[in-house]
Amino acid sequence: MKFGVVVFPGSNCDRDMVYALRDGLGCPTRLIWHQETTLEDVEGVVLPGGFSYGDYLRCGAIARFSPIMTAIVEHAHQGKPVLGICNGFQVLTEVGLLPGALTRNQGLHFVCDRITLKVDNNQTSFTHLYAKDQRVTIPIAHGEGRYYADAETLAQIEDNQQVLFRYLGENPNGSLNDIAGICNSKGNVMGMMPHPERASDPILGGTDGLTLFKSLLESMNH
Ligand SMILES: NC(=O)CC[C@H](N)C(=O)O
Repeated sequence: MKFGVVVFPGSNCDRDMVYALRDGLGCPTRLIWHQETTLEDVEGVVLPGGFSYGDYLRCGAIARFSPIMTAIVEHAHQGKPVLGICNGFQVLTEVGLLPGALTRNQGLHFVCDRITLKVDNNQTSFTHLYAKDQRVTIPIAHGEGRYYADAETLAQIEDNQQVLFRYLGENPNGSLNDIAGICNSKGNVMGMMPHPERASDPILGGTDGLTLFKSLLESMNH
């Protein structure tokens, strides 16, 4: 089982992600430069957080045209796991692998905090090691994290149990339905604004995020 972490120009959470997967999880992990075109040697793909292409136009709007994205779309269509964190989530919505969009935070400020989430659906490969409705503490750091989808799409993802995490307490960005993380209808592509890799080692103040990676690894090994 090997992970690949994609590096776009401006990614800044790629090495933290490698640390979480390689040191926290014990999985072989390599960085994938965005100009690469194949994913042959990796089974799990992670798009990390950061400021790809300086967030020009919209966060993720340029990165989604990077050469590696064709292989990632193919990987996802084959039912293999793709995880996007923060900027990675934004890229996945821009490329159409996840529904909806991440728009400018309601307060128009970049928010950087440690917040509480609720695990809404623990029946997915990304969340099965959490308890249903478990409260988890995970850091956030974003300027465009306000989840938006049209009414029909929103109803569809709610009916389909595609909302995996919701903000508990104060909604930090104005996301519809307090949505912090979702998956696609097949359940193999997931994106979330909070940063589980920043909650993957006790030295960082918590390990609630590591459970997500453990869930994924366990489901991939079965
Ligand atoms: N930490 C991140 O990935 C930030 C994502 C993006 N640059 C934003 O500000 O919304």
